[in-house]
Amino acid sequence: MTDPGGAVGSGGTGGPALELDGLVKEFRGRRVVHGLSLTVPRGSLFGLVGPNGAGKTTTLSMATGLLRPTAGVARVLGLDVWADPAAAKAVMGVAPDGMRLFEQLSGRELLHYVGGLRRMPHEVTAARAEELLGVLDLRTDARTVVADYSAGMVKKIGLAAALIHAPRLLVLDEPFEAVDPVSSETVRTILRRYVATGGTVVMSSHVMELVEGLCDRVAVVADGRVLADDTVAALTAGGSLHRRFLELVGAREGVGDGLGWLGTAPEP
Ligand SMILES: Nc1ncnc2c1ncn2[C@@H]1O[C@H](COP(=O)(O)OP(=O)(O)OP(=O)(O)O)[C@@H](O)[C@H]1O
Repeated sequence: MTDPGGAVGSGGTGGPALELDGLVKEFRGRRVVHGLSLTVPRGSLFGLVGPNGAGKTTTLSMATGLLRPTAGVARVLGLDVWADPAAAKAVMGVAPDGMRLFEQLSGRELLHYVGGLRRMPHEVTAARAEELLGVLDLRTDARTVVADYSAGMVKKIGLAAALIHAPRLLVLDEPFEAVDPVSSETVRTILRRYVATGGTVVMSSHVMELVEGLCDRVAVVADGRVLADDTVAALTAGGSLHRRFLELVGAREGVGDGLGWLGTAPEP
């Protein structure tokens, strides 16, 4: 049940914010996610990490109703994402990687459009849009079309669009990619505040230091499987997440003595 313009109704029983149960994805017969299960407790700031091609984006897409699983179930606040997509999507805010935004709208128009889609009262949308544009340092570019935004600005307006309806669960794919250090600090503050007021965040990232400093729980995935899923403190056990990640995923052979030809082009 939604409360237009206000925080969205709990939609569940007090169980986990997100539950993935045996998710499988095959692309043309090739399995890339292998029966993946994860539980994200309410109120957590949950990091999803893994090497390139591990299946993070595919998993988050299945979890948020963007990509139909071959098998398995995704539940948001107890709502089955694929059986009851409208209810599940009402309680979620999603900023996928490479999200297609309506690029010919300005940043401000985009937020108003999203508020309309979410059936929020116009004055609530307008007030929240101005506040989000302000804290994310986008107000001077509020009238610029999104097509002319830099990569970091696109990330920030995508985050604003995901937040405007005050969702219970926020799912972000690489939210800090291309975002400058000042804005990155702002985004961190927003996410911490969001969690402190009862929200739950699931975010993927390749930046181990960032996940370690921001998240309270982390899951490491590789080859479409969960290798570890624990609190950051338990997983790192006094060491760094970077080191633990390399131990779990297996450091590659590396460059060794190869690539000796680099930089050998003749001087002009
Ligand atoms: N639409 C698609 N068709 C075919 N294969 C796909 C498709 N989307 C993803 N894959 C494959 O699924 C696997 C997982 O990809 P995914 O994008 O989920 O990984 P990721 O963990 O998000 O990687 P990265 O860290 O590089 O973003 C990869 O092998 C990829 O090639």
